[in-house]
Amino acid sequence: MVINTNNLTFTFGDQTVVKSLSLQVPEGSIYGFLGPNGAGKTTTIKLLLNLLKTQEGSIHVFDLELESNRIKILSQIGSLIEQPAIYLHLSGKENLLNRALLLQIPEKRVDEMLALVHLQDAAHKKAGQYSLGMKQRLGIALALLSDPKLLILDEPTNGLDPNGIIEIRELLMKLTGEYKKTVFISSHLLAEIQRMATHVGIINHGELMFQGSIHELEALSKPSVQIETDRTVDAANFLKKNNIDVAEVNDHYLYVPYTSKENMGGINTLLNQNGYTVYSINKQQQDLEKLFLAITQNA
Ligand SMILES: Nc1ncnc2c1ncn2[C@@H]1O[C@H](COP(=O)(O)OP(=O)(O)OP(=O)(O)O)[C@@H](O)[C@H]1O
Repeated sequence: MVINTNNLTFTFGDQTVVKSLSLQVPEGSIYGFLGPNGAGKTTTIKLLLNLLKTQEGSIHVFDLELESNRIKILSQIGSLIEQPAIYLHLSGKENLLNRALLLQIPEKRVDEMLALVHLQDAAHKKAGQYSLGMKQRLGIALALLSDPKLLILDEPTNGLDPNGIIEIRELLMKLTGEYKKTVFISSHLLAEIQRMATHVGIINHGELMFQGSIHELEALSKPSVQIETDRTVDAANFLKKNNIDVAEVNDHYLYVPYTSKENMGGINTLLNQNGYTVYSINKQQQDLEKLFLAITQNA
């Protein structure tokens, strides 16, 4: 595991904001760290970066204990918390050159990073004139300059438009796919990271509500069958009379819980044989966003 926390607990005054958190982040994963506002994501990230001191429990990164291997570990982590630390009066390239000089990194790497985050064309523009998405990408380029093995990003898609989100997603997928990095990314919106995350941890009020692969999360969402007919409400009543469970009906569709493809075929035949025209019949996974809300609201 790249990150392994064991019963991590953190208290501000009398408020425990991180509760017995045991996170496991596999190497090469994009780990989506999800939770509503105030769930304790930023606090956890600050603990992982040793910006807050561990009070209870333990943190291992790259199989090393964090406090006693601070420099060794942190030199291999690139991070972006809240706003990227960018000089707005300097160009994107100057920002990178500045940091490269400080870290004694060859200038060549600056151009490589500009290309990687698709900022070559805006390299000489002042960062103050960048869009939010461009600033986030510059922030990620700064975090990647030292070629760290692990990237920790706190809500990097916050406030971005759909294109900005797609650009960040593609960049992070490239980083894990081609460059074999591990990415730990927090968000309060599952939909924003669902398509890139390989693993997910969901927290609420500082507690871990779910942890596993994205497939394990998807498996939790129960499938249903969406049926469109010429007379939806009638058809729903007809199915109920025939002891078929109808979960939901609206003006356009009726929904029955999915059990098997044979049953789906059976329902289709039954409707057809009784004078209903079936326009469409589709198996659907429950919207993951609904599942996420259910997980975080039942706490
Ligand atoms: N320095 C602090 N002193 C006291 N309480 C704090 C401090 N920082 C955070 N908190 C509290 O800790 C809780 C968790 O905050 P945190 O920022 O970790 O949540 P979050 O999940 O990152 O939320 P958001 O998505 O809104 O950033 C909140 O109730 C917050 O008010």
